Amino acid sequence: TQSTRPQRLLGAVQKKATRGNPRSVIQTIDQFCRQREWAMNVGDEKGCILDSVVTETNPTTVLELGTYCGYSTVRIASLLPPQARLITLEFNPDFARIARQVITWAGVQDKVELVEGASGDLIPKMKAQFGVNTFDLVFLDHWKDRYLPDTKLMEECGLLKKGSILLADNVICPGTPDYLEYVRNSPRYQSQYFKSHLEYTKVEDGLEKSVFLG
Ligand SMILES: O=C(NCCc1nnc(-c2ccc3[nH]cnc3c2)[nH]1)c1cc(-c2ccc(F)cc2)cc(O)c1O
Ligand SMILES: [Mg+2]
Repeated sequence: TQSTRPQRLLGAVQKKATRGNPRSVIQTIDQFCRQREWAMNVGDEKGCILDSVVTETNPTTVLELGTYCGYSTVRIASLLPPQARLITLEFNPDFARIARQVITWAGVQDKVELVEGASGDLIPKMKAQFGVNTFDLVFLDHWKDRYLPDTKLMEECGLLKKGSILLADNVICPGTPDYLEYVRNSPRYQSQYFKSHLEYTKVEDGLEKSVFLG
């Protein structure tokens, strides 16, 4: 039977990346996507912006919405201090199966909890079921029409505190117009746009960083 793109991406990681070395896993995936097949990872250009936001936030508790193959999961986890943890939500079981193997190959599995299910169902369970108080950083990279409802849901569930950072991928391409309008006009957020490009292309895209003001 035909392999899927995530399966071929995992194959490249297991063939070329050094076990336990997150940077080599990231490099291998970026090379695969540039030289073999495009895939919807945040990529190396936007990935550098993600790295700088993670390091300046120095988060203890991180939520990622949309794991896909685990590229940004590995990128974020490799920058976290030892006791910090990253919860990543993935809806698609085939993506989740691949992501678990990429995360383990990179050796960051002890900092990561991958949960399968819909963000709308799982976010209200974060406190009771996952022992979360509030998130210091949320990376939004899932379905683009879920960014706004899930942000409102996180507010309602008390998962954001004064100073919590939301970092959203793809605010230009594919685009999240309702989310952008909300975070840029709400008095409860201070927003900043980081202009970049759609992963592995020359198409404009960018990340929106929004600080929750409480
Ligand atoms: O769709 C994207 N990303 C979303 C995947 C996903 N992976 N997981 C989910 C999920 C959806 C509900 C969920 N509920 C709970 N977890 C969930 C996870 N969604 C995406 C698409 C593009 C893209 C750009 C230009 C094109 F021509 C084609 C494509 C670029 C990107 O950087 C993306 O992130
Ligand atoms: Mg994305």
